[in-house]
Order: sequence, then structure tokens, then C-alpha cells
Amino acid sequence: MGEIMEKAVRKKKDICSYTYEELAEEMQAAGEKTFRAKQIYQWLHVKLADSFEEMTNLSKSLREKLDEEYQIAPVELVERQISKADPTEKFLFELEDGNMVESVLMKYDYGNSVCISSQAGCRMGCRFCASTIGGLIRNLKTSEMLRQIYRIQKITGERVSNIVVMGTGEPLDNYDNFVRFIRMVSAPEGLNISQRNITASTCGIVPGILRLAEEGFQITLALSLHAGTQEKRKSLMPVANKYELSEVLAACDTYFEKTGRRITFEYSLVKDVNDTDEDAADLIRIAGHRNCHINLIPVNPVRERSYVRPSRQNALKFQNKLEKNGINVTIRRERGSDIDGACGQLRRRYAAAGKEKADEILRAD
Ligand SMILES: C[S@@+](CC[C@H](N)C(=O)[O-])C[C@H]1O[C@@H](n2cnc3c(N)ncnc32)[C@H](O)[C@@H]1O
Ligand code: SF4
Repeated sequence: MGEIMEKAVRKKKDICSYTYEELAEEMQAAGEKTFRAKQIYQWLHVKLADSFEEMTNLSKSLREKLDEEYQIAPVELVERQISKADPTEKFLFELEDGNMVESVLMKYDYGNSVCISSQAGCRMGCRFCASTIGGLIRNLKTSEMLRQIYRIQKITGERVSNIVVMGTGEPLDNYDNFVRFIRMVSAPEGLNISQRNITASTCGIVPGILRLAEEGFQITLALSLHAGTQEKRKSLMPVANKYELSEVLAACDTYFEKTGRRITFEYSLVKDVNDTDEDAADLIRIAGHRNCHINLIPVNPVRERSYVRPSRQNALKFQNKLEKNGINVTIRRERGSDIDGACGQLRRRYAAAGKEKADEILRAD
């Protein structure tokens, strides 16, 4: 094979997924001075460079060498929707292979929070979730998780202080890349986001929760509970066929014991499915004696599914029942209702219709 062909075929290394120590080793192996690794890491993870060209304190020849060897994972903006209802923005990004992922920026009094995706698609099959309709396409690389935040900071000029891993995908089904992401985004030489300001949500993969409990993190774990009995949970979430509710709750208890971090239970309220008095009683049995917080999320309608949210009045009634039993509970405030749709919907539209058609649909909306 000729040299030109070889270059074209050779896959470039994913430089944004390297920790600072790994990058330092790479640079040392390439015969570069140690401080170069520091400079490059800063460009990538603090100054949020999108190209080596921008790294103006490196020599032109080093920049060219880096460009030949490495790639800064492409996370290209395809669509930005700005809510008129509240300070929320939704972003659709295209990855190197044409896959699309969604991220959301929510501005609060206490700071800016970004919700990121951890996979392209999801294989968990929860009945009310748009993210799983096309199945799992692939895991996101650590760089692709990080760069959703970096791109949003750069596009909006806003500093991000909080992260929720609650977009498309199951983070514990992409364990290694997810854990690396947590380490890197909270590292002092990177964005340095406090782990206490990071929440990761899981559908309840027991071995993943137990492993995460041993990582020494201070992140909040949110469990997508959605039902107070094993039977009902199974009807909403196929993952419950694999892990019994009692096992999942025991794993959450272990997470709390090891980390001291109170668990959040997420409960998507679906009219006539899990919002009855009996459902509230089941939930009280689980949460009444635990140090936890319950987040009630009136279900977002998904085009392909027929689930309906309860009326505001019924949601409040459900909340009151829990509160009367001393449970710490909130109804999640809806953000970006005019742009949002259910999580994964925007990406679905593009996947189903192709870019041009999706543009039409969005305009028509
Ligand atoms: C999209 S998931 C991603 C994180 C993880 N895979 C999980 O299930 O927890 C984040 C949260 O959104 C919830 N969710 C998914 N589809 C929803 C919908 N249509 N309406 C309300 N919440 C939904 C999930 O149940 C979960 O609690
Ligand atoms: S709710 Fe979470 S685990 Fe379930 S299908 Fe959606 S993204 Fe996957």
C-alpha cells in the first residue's frame, strides 16, 4: 500500500478522551517536552479548541504533527432551539459517523445545567421513552460526552456548573467511557465541575450501580423507578426482567452507604398506569424509610407511544400523599415545553426523516 493510502486509512487517535496523565505519556513518547502536554490539554479541555489550528502557542510543525496523528472528536451543531417559555435551549449535534445526539442547556438561579446523552440510541426498551425506539446504535466515546458540554459553552458563551446524564442512553451500559467522563469533567486540569453538581440517571443495572459505588465518586445517583412493584415495573421497563426491584433497591442502599449521597428516585407519572392511590401506597412503602428524594416527572408525550400524563391536579394529589408520609418529593418543573418534546424526539425526527425532511417538520411545528 502506498504511503498516501496508508495515511488515509489510518484511524486518528481520539485525543479528547485521554486523561492529562495519558496525554503526557503520549507526548513524552513522541519526544515532546512535558509542558507541551499541559498546553495541549488546556487547549482541549479549558479553552475548548475545536481544531489544532487554534493552538497558537504551539509551533506550526507540532500542530501539523498532532493533526496527522490525532482527532478532536467532531460534535457539530445541526440544530439549536431556544425556548420562549423559559431559559432553556436544546441542541442537536452530529458526530463523526453521522449519528445525532441531543443535549439541553437549562439556566437556573444557581447556575447553568447541561443534560447530556451517553449513547446514540438505547437498548433498554423502556415503554415510554423515545430514545430507545431505534435501539442502540453505539456507545458515545468519552470525548463525545465531554464535547457536548464544551460545544454548548462555546456556542452560548455560558459557563456550565451542573451536569445531568439524563439524555439519550443508559450510562451504566457504557460504563468505562461514562466513568472516564466523570473523572475528566471533574478534574482540576479540565472543566473542574464539582462531582456534587453531577447527577447520573440509570434504569437500574445492578452490577453497574455496585461498581459505581466503589469508584470513590461524589455524584448523585438517580434511579428511574417508575413503579413501586416488580410486576408493574416489568410492564414499563424490560430491564426489570433482568434485575428484581428488591435487588435494584439494595444496590441503591449500597450506593448511599458507600458514598453518603442521597438517592433520587425518578418516577414518570403516567395517567391510569402508575398514578393511582395504590401506586402511591407502593411508592410510600419503598421511599418511606429511605433517605431519598422523589422526582415526579409527568410523562412527556412521545409521538410513537400512547402514554398520557395525569392532570396537574392529579399529579399534585399524588405528590401530597407522599408528602404526608414524610417523603421528600418534587414535581419536576417542565422546561422548554415549546421546544422540548420528549427526550430523544428531536434526534428521532432526524433519524426517521433525514435532515431535509426533519427541517420541514421542525418548521411546521
Ligand atoms: C432518557 S433517561 C436516560 C438515563 C437512563 N437511561 C435512565 O433511564 O435513567 C432519563 C430519564 O428520562 C425518563 N424518561 C424517558 N422518557 C420519558 C418520557 N417520555 N417522559 C418523561 N420521562 C421520560 C427516564 O425514565 C429517565 O428517568
Ligand atoms: S429511559 Fe433510559 S434506559 Fe430506558 S430506554 Fe430511555 S434512555 Fe434507555
